[in-house]
Amino acid sequence: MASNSSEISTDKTTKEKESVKEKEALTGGPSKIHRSGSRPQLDLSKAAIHGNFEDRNPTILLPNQSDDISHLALDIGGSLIKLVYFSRHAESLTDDSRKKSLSRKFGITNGNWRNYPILGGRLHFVKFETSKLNECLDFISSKQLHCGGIDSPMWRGTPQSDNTLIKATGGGAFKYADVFRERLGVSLEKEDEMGCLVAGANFLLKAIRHEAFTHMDGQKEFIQIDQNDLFPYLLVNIGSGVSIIKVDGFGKFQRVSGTNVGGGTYWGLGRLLTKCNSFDELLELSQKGDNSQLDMLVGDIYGGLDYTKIGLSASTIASSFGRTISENKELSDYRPEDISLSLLRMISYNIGQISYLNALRYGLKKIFFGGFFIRGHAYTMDTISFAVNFWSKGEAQAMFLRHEGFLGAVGAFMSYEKHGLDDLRAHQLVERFPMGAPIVGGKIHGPPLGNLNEKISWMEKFVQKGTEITAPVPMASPGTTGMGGFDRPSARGNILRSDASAALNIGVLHLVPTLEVFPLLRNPNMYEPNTIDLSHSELEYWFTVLSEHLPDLVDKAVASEGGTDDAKRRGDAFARAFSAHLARLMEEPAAYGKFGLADLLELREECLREFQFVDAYITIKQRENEASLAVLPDLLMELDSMNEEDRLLTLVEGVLAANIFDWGSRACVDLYHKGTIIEIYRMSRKKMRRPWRVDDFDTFKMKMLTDKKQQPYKRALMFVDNSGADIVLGMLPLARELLRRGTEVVLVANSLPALNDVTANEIPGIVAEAAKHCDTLRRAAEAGGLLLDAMASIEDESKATTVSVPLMVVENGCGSPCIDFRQVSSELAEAAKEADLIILEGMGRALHTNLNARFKCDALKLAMIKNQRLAEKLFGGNIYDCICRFEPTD
Ligand SMILES: Nc1ncnc2c1ncn2[C@@H]1O[C@H](COP(=O)(O)OP(=O)(O)O)[C@@H](O)[C@H]1O
Ligand SMILES: CC(C)(COP(=O)(O)O)[C@@H](O)C(=O)NCCC(=O)O
Ligand SMILES: [Mn+2]
Repeated sequence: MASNSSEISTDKTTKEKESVKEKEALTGGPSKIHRSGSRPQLDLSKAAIHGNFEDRNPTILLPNQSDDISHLALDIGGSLIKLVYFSRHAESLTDDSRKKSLSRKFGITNGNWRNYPILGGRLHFVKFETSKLNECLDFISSKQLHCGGIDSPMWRGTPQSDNTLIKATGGGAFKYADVFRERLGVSLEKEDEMGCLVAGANFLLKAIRHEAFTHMDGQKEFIQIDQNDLFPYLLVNIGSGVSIIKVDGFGKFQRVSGTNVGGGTYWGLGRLLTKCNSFDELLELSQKGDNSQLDMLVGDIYGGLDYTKIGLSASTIASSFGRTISENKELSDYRPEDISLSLLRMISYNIGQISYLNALRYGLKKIFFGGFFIRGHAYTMDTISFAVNFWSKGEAQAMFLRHEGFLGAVGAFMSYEKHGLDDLRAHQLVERFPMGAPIVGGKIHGPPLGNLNEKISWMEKFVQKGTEITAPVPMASPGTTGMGGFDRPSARGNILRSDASAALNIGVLHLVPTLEVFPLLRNPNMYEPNTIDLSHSELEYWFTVLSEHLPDLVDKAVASEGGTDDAKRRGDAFARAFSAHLARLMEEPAAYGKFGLADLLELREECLREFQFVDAYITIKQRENEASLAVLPDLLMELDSMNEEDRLLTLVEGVLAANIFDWGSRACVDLYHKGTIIEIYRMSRKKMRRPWRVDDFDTFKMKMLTDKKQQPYKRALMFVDNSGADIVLGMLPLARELLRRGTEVVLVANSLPALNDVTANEIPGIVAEAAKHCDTLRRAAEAGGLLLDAMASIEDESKATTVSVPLMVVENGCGSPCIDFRQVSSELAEAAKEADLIILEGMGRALHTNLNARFKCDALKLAMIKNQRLAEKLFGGNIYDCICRFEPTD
């Protein structure tokens, strides 16, 4: 290709764009999200056109634009340093005519995230021991986190000055200010610690869907926070010491109490008494301990009896460590395990009690506990919950936060002005759990590295340490004995999950400003995407299914990248990483928050992406597209020879039959070894027998065919599923029928590949091929701007739209075989506004998710069930049964 390079003037264009955006903001125009005044701008200096200068949309190189803009906030506590940092990769400037014609059609602007300094990136959470400040400084320095403070010149693309300000809270912000200045050349801007804790907690409770949970008898239960009923609450932060804060609103709070007996006390006393070398070692010891060896129990005083009159059982602790006074023993006579447990219980109970008393004092029912003392430790949480529940007689509730120790750091991050985070909503946040991580001082810390080799070597270490990561989480249920006491934790699960696997506890938060709640959901607050609750026996079944599928998936993924050594290494690493995720979830299903089958299937795709597999099924998809396109003309001819009733039935049948091409289903993959694509398709069609397992076809037909003059629907959103026969011989012919009846059709497809699902980017090419055999599709695709490059009438949209209703394509915002309607792309949300029919196709989108979803318009759910267990469970049916569920609004 001819290449050209020349300087271009960009200043004026930028200003013009800004003024349009300014106006849009004032008039409530296309940029829908509130914008902030201080925003990053692209560094356009030395911008040059790259590629053919004659191109309508040439690639523009921005040599001075930093690829990865980051910034950072710190909470430097007495025990731990917590970092929250943001990273963003520059948006690639792509030549996407589909998107351009869409924005003309729907009037949406693309990429309005540029209005927000923070949005459109990732928030990472990392911690270090304060005593190892150097490791922390090395980490910041190696990732250049100190170069990108929000007010830093980097945001504006000018060279860096010496005075970068980094927001910091906690005592260390004062104590270590000089070290930061000397080592990194940055100034720490101090933020009030209590203010940060509150700001962090309020933000997390508002923006993250399943941030808070209760923990009783070893069971986590996520709490749906009612934003209108959050305040007042009590926030108890258990760090080195304990702060107790009454929170009345955003920025409204009062530190009402505290105690010096906190996490530092447990760790400090525990270290002295047991000679442990690390906090985790101490905590792990407690899991094998028996506190009755040191504690004086009610039973010790009452000769083994309960003190029933005041409601105390024999096993209730009457006096922590009290038993040691009557025994003539030395410290060395006690087991460190027992000491650790006595200590843990003493401190947890005490904090629970003081918290309850403060809740009582202010009439508060909700108590949220944060701070790293909790460390996601089941027994600690159960002890605190038990204490609150016991003393309040069930009136007050103890809740915990997934980002427990990061409240202050998040709050410090929030204190950057104009970051745009205030308006962030749960649907704009996606949490991911990457496995790749840099190693600092032998420890593994959260975020992924860009460099794959480092990632693989990390993976190798990870596998060596695998036993730690896949070891059972302590689920010791503290079964109460009577009214006030706990038995010692059961021996089960006596290995504490290593701190090294902290990355598998809280993930990286992706901030995606373009995600929206699907506007046609009838009841968004009640919407739950997953059909099956994974928390019970289902879990094991689906884990086995995915584990068994893994070797085949790795084969496909490696083959998709030419089977090189590098691809093999990545394939291996992917398999190990995904297996580790499965093991982690198996031991603790709620480890990553509330987790359904859709999340599990998405995790697999994310994991492939993390190991840089772009599209594992690309070759299969192309082969199936070609084969299907070759038989399309015959199918269309056959359809055109039918009367309209038969045709509609054949079309729906065709969608169901073609849904058999599913490379995610074990049964189907076995089938593919037995015949060619066309043979399987024919066999599948032949087997179609009505009534289907769910068969609402007649109602749908009535709606479509009753009044011939009237257009049945104005706009249909067709959520397509797989490549090949599924789209070419199933959904496209059905789309053609709707177009003929005057219905605008929007094909909704994945933004990113998942299994053999067709993506939005691939559809214009498929449609262009199909359009060669069909005038209806060609005119509609032209009208919808899909054939801009292939056909004429490039800029003349008015001419095109008079010829036909348009066929359009939008991306759904997902990279998964399922769809969560709480988080869809803004272009889909925009297209949905005029839609009066939704067609959901495939097992992932119509059965695993959304089978129970109700919409504001008519919905048709079409799928072939390609799994025996699912067929039995959902419909009392069999594998290869078909579902045609029509849900009209009237
Ligand atoms: N790896 C660890 N090293 C030291 N303390 C830890 C560790 N993990 C959890 N903790 C506990 O967390 C406490 C610190 O909690 P944190 O919320 O970070 O408070 P601070 O801001 O005072 O450092 C420690 O006193 C200890 O009880
Ligand atoms: C991942 C899938 C939901 C994709 O199905 P589709 O949406 O393509 O119909 C499906 O392949 C699936 O549930 N597979 C796992 C079950 C099995 O192998 O039987
Ligand atoms: Mn699929």
